[in-house]
Amino acid sequence: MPDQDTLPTPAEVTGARPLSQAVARHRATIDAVLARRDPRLLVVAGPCSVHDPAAALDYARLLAGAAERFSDDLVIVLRAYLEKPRTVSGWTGLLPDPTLDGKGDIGTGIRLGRSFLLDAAGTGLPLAYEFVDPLLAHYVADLVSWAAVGARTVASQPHRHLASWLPMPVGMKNCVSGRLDTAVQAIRAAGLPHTFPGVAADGRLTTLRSAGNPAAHLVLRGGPVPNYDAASVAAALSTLHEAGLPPRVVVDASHGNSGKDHHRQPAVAVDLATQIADGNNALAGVMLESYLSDGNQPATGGRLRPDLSVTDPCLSWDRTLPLLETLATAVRRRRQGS
Ligand SMILES: O=C[C@H](O)[C@H](O)COP(=O)(O)O
Ligand SMILES: C=C(OP(=O)(O)O)C(=O)O
Repeated sequence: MPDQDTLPTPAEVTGARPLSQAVARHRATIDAVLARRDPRLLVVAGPCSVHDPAAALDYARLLAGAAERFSDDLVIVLRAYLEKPRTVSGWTGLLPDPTLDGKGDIGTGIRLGRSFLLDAAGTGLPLAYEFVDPLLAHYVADLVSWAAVGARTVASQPHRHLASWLPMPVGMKNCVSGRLDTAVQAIRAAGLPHTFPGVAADGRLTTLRSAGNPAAHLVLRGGPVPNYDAASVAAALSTLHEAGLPPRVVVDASHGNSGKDHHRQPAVAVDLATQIADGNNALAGVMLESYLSDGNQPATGGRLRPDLSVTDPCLSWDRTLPLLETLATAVRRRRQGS
């Protein structure tokens, strides 16, 4: 095998960027929710990773139906994650490894992944994406309405620079240890202008100059101990206040907040709904790892089920829908109480 393959340029894959107006509208809506100008709740829901685009599209259609149904109270965004950060090793996602066997046909991954994103955006849903490799961002960022910098990369200067340049709200996750300070520093760093290397539309390495991202915000994802409860949310808000940052948080019901046990996500979401119904207006968003079927399967070895996560375990669609209803009811109560 040759030790390098030439990739297409971003311009060759992104073309005329057909969805730019719809994406701009989604970004503005999400920004308004995070800034609490819009009283609804942001809900980022979807699989831990997309490994089977056709099945993930089936999920997206279900979620789009729910987004329509709950649109008075929730702004629902699809987790369309095509890259996975790994603690040590494992499948790194559809973009870098579309054949799920470590061959790393990134060129095919870019085309397949982008085609999935276009189809998923065609359901009308805004898309969420974790930018793991800053180089790959240039192939997909135009379709993304909410971005995450993950717990494993939130300390990284290239990711903070990228976030300062991305034209959508970026959630900075607390790091794996559970500490908030790195994410708070990342929010401050992303808010500033930076000059850094990136990839131009024609594929050349280029100098990018960012204006700073005013919509970077904190995502509480727990650590060895959870941080979704009312006391942890209050502590996070006071940390943001001390740092001179706006009082708003998104809380991830999965990952460290559920000990990666999907059975615990409903209890976390119900606790968050109670905080919302009790009037916590700074609780601006909730993340759920949810897919067609409950649980997960190993990414390697044998035939993979299309409907089951190959990374973290997810809540089934049947168990997700009632949670969306619960969150929507909580938002109505918050509104009535305000
Ligand atoms: O969200 C997915 C995983 O939590 C993340 O990619 C890390 O997974 P790992 O600890 O299994 O490598
Ligand atoms: C990897 C993820 O989360 P975290 O960075 O919080 O572990 C994720 O949301 O897929």
